[in-house]
Amino acid sequence: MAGVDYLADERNKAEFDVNEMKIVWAGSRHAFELSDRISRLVASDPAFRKDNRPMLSRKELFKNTLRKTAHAWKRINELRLTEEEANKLRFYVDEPAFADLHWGMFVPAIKGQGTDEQHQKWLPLAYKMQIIGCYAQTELGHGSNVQGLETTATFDPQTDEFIIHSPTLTSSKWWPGGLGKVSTHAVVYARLITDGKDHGVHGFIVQLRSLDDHSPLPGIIVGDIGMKFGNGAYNTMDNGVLRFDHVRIPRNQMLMRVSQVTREGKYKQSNVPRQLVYGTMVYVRQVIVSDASYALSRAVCIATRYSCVRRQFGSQNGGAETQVIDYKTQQNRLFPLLASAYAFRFVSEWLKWLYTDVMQRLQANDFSTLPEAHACTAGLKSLTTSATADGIEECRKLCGGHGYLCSSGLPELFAVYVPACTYEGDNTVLLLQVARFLMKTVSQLGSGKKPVGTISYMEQAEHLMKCRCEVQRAEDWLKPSVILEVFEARATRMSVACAQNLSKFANPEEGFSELLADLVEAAIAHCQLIVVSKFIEKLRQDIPGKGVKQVLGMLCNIYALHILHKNLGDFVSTGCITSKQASLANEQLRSLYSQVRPNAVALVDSFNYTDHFLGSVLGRYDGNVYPNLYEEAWKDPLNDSVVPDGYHEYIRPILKQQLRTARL
Ligand SMILES: CCCCCCCCCCCCCCCCCC(=O)SCCNC(=O)CCNC(=O)[C@H](O)C(C)(C)COP(=O)(O)OP(=O)(O)OC[C@H]1O[C@@H](n2cnc3c(N)ncnc32)[C@H](O)[C@@H]1OP(=O)(O)O
Ligand SMILES: Cc1cc2nc3c(=O)[nH]c(=O)nc-3n(C[C@H](O)[C@H](O)[C@H](O)COP(=O)(O)OP(=O)(O)OC[C@H]3O[C@@H](n4cnc5c(N)ncnc54)[C@H](O)[C@@H]3O)c2cc1C
Repeated sequence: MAGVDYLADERNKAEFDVNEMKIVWAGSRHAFELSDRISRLVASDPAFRKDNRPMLSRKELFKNTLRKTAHAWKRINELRLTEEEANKLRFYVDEPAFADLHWGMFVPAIKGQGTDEQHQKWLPLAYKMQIIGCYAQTELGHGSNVQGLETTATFDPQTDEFIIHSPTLTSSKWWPGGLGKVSTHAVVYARLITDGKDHGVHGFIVQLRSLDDHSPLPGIIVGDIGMKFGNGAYNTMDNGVLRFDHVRIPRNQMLMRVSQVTREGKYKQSNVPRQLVYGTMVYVRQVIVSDASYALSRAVCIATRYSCVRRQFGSQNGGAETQVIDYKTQQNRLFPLLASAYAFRFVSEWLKWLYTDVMQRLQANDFSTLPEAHACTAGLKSLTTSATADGIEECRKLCGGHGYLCSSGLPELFAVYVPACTYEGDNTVLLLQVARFLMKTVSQLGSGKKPVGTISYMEQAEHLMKCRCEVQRAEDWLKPSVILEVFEARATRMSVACAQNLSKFANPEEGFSELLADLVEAAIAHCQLIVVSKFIEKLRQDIPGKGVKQVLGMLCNIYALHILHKNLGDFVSTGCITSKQASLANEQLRSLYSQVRPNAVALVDSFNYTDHFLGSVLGRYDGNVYPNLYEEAWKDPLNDSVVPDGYHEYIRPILKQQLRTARL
């Protein structure tokens, strides 16, 4: 029945002001209003329809993406959208496309690594999309090891040009999004060679295709790398392969903010750290943390609403069966994910602030916070994307069999999302960067160099190494100071234990290699502490709205206690808590699940997602799942005819043969 809200009872149970929570989730009233307006604009435009994606062939899918991206660009210009609005529009169109890399990596790479003159030349062209760019770093042979890239950029002083060349098969650029079929330009990372000397990897702006007919320029071989995981899904993106055969570019197309090559071929370094060449990755990792909270919240929204609609067992005297959300097992799987979505949202807001702060400092030649920014973006990218990828899959299972249908929206969300664990830095490789940062910090303890920012807890290392958790009753676990101290103690003890074990090796690099698995665990402990502490910090702020702060407090405790429960080995073996305190934490967790239960649907409504964006029959706002699931099935092209294509060739002969056999 149209217009009936099957989840109305659930919504009536809410103990907090949903409209105020929507503002907290969005980040501000302005962000909420903007997001609300743009999401409705996208949802109401038939050109942005996306429910047919799984049915399309790769070619149709890709062309469809080109059409949508062109339409989005047209609307952005017609409506004169601001950069913030345009980003939101692309976000709600919800289809990975070359434009993500153009705006998300090509433009930031030029901004971050280019000089003022380079900005003046290239940015206006890129802003108007008169050129379309991608970020060509990864090669067939090397992705994680950026210093191992093989493409060369050799300076020719005769002509004042660089010669870009792919010397081996493994030096072929491989993976860059938008490269395969669309980009006219790329920021290419290559080894800079002047006068026979290799100066390591630098960025260069290289034109790939003609601006007249889109054909590759001489010396360039370029194409798509082929079909990826899942139908539809990330196959809207033209991840590409690229080879150079002595392609010449003018000297001023090397991005020269960090280092320069003079007309005479002299290599000079600016007064800025070499790591700024990696700056675009720091930027995108920060964006990816924010994206994790959105992807996880989508899956959680679908699973929560559907868990309220779905009933199994427990009917008494012919009454309704139990809503599956009322099973403690369902809550134990779902509510920590709901809490994680909020936790990641808040930590991503903080990370955005950190990134902005670092950028402002860089402008003033203050590079002191760069290592911490790198460790935080790398670590949180790793932690949140791994948890989100696992969380989406868990949400699929929480929806039982129907979760496996494409119309649930979950298979496609999973397929689009999982590469986030790999792109922009493999998650294990990134955790090892955090571990290096931690080991450096521990080694400097007592040297007079104060640990600052997210690592400042290590200043209390002496106390944290020996403190005992004071929890005696389950309610004691609700104290933020108790949770913080336990997480700080665990992170410190794990890092210090690694450092002590490392010191047993004569060769530190050999020790590091041997202890990789422990180092990753220590890095995870540190990153989980950051997420918990930023949630607690958020709750210290003034949060208006009836019941909003209280329910967020429940989610914060669920996030922390669930992490504690899942990592009991760490907490108990490092002596941070006793097994008795562990079981009290579990008791508290169960009680928190009961408290969150009536608020569950309102908490996912607070994400303010349109049905278009969710793209899920199971997650529909009105909860009217069954008739729509039924209707959706009939839309499948297989149901276009009652007797399937192929019946006469393949089914009938078998049936006839069986008939003959039966007669014998
Ligand atoms: C896109 C947004 C669009 C918005 C719209 C939609 C939203 C959706 C979300 C986005 C979707 C994105 C689509 C997909 C994009 C994928 C793009 C890619 O994968 S692109 C390809 C991505 N590829 C990868 O991610 C490759 C991963 N690999 C790497 O990043 C590096 O090779 C490495 C870090 C692992 C090693 O580095 P290496 O130099 O060999 O060796 P060392 O370890 O010895 O480090 C030396 C020193 O440097 C320091 N430092 C290091 N990094 C940084 C940094 N970033 N900064 C500062 N510092 C840094 C380090 O701490 C150390 O310091 P110290 O101790 O000496 O003081
Ligand atoms: C969908 C998608 C989009 C992408 N888009 C782009 C793009 O636009 N531009 C671009 O340049 N690149 C892009 N990439 C490439 C991406 O950045 C790399 O794939 C990523 O950095 C991982 O590198 P790799 O493939 O070399 O993995 P590998 O390093 O080969 O990883 C293989 C395994 O080895 C392990 N490993 C590697 N090194 C270590 C180590 N030191 N210690 C312990 N374990 C290690 C890893 O944990 C992993 O398990 C994209 C990739 C994907 C999947």
